[in-house]
Order: sequence, then structure tokens, then C-alpha cells
Amino acid sequence: MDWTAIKVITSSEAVEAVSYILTDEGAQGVQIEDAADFKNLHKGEYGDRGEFIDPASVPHRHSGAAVTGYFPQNIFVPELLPTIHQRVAKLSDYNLDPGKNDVSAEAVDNQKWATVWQKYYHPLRVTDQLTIVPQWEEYHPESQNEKLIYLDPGMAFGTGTHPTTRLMLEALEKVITGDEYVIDVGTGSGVLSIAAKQLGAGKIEAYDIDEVAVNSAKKNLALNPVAKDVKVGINSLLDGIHTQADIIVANILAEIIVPLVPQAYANLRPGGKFLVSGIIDDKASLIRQKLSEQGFVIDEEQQMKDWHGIIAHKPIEVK
Ligand SMILES: C[S@@+](CC[C@H](N)C(=O)[O-])C[C@H]1O[C@@H](n2cnc3c(N)ncnc32)[C@H](O)[C@@H]1O
Repeated sequence: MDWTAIKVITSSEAVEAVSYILTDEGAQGVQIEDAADFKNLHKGEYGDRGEFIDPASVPHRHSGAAVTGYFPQNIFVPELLPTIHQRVAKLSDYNLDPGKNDVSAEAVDNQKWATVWQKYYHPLRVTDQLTIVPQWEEYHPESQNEKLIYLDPGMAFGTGTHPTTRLMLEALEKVITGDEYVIDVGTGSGVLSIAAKQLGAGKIEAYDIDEVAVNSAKKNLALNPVAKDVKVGINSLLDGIHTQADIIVANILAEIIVPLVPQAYANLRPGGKFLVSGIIDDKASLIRQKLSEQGFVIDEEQQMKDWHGIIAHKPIEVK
């Protein structure tokens, strides 16, 4: 099958939202070229996580970002382009800068689609213990404590390389000690659930509002035998869920985290941890405020590029 690539020129801060819009409109995969990610490339051959980067292989951007969605060829481009343009323009209602919002389409053949991923996506050590491995690569751990997450990145957000995902992978590495009951809200590719399992979590439930993401997560979970018992389903946030989890993890836009805060509080046992990212710089204070108002105690906040990740807990003594 051939594909239509729809490219949106936008701002770094809107990358995640634009990826979401493209996926929501039917993109089967999203590729991100973000100037913010390539800022430090000239410093040497290694990225800030020690991974090898060949600058010649990176689509270098000097400012802003390009987000390309790959759509099946039967889409009606003349209708889709203005729809995407309008949805990206509306991001300003959420205080996100849509950037140039230049939307263009190009036909690509199947082979190019495959090579797009394979060119830019290689095994990447994302935290002390976790390495993301594209499904098609053969890879042998370099040390005994290295744990592998196999992914086919063609389907949903969550290749493991985006700062928001990395913040949550690091947070999971810090808080999981073994056998925790984890809920992964907005699972996307399923990357955080697979990581949680690799780190020793017990029962995991993963939810996403988007059917493409749920199917992608199922496929990726199946690539990782350790995660075969993770339950995945379609659900908006924690609507209709009443449980007592040890850890709730969510990498979603700040605007969507706001209604999740009370739901997470209700669904965590006292002492349980709430890990959140997807929070762009100027939304961090809003999320800190919502967490505190709800009764959460903020244990830690990390920043990677323009993104914040927060680890909070529900106090054992509830006032
Ligand atoms: C930024 S991606 C995160 C994917 C993955 N968890 C990661 O960390 O890389 C956000 C995901 O949240 C999902 N999402 C957005 N709104 C949601 C909602 N109201 N309820 C559940 N999932 C939602 C999107 O479909 C998308 O897959």
C-alpha cells in the first residue's frame, strides 16, 4: 500500500498536540523533526543520553518543528488539509503556539515509509536501565541491568525518544520497587507499560482514548513477553474506573491532566504515586497548583528541554 504524508510546520511546544491531531485524523504513524531536539548536535557525536548520533542522518531544523503524519492513500486530501490546518490553529485557544501552521501533502510509497522509520530509529539507551529497541533490530544488552523495550514505532505516539516519554521512563525507574499495581493513562504505543513491567511492576492496566493507540499498544505488548499480561482498553482518562492503584502514570497534555488530577487521587491508595508529564514549560505552575489543591504532595520535578515531569504522592494521612 502507498501512503500520503501530511507535514505540518509548527512550533516545538505544539509538537505533541499536532501529533495527536494527525493521529486523531487517521495517521498511522507520526514522525517528528523538532529543532529543540537537535539543538546540541554540534557538541559532538553523542546525544545528551550518550547515544550515537550521526548529524548527517538527522533532518536538522534550525527553528520550530515539522510533524509528518502518514495516512493510508484513500484519504481525501483536499478535505483533510484544511481540517488539520483549522485544528492546529485552534491550539492557540489552549495557549499553545501553532507556529507557521503550514500544512502540505506528499505521496510516498511503502518502501519510503518503512525507511523513514528505519533511518532515524535505532536502539537507544533512554535511562540507566532501559533501552528502546526497534522491532527490526537485533540488539544485545551491554550490561546485566539493561532492560529492553521492543517497539514498532509506526503506529502511535511513544517511540520512547520524546522528552515527555523519557521523563516518565526515568520516573518509573525511580519509583518501581517491585510488584506495584500500575495504571497507564494515555498509553499510546504502550511504551510506559512495557517499561513498568521490565522494572518489576505487577498488575498493569493501560488505557487510551484512541483505537489506533490501543491496537498499537497491543501489538507492542505482544513483542515484549514480559508485558503479555498487561490489560489494554479504550477509555477516556479514568472515567468509570474505581480502584486503588499504587502508581498512576500519564504523559498527556497539561490541559488533559487537569481533569485527570481528581480521578487519579480517587484511584490511588494512600501513599500511591502519580507520575505526570506532557507538561510544557508555561503550564508547569498550573499543574503544580492543581496537584496541591487536590491534596497531592509533590516529591520531585524534572525538566527535559521544554518539558516537565512531576512525581507526586497521595499522603497516607488524608486531612
Ligand atoms: C503523548 S501520548 C503518550 C504516549 C505514551 N504513554 C508515552 O509516554 O510515550 C498521549 C496519549 O494520550 C492519549 N489520550 C489523549 N487524550 C486522552 C484521554 N482523554 N484519555 C485517554 N487517553 C488520551 C492519546 O491518544 C495518546 O496516545
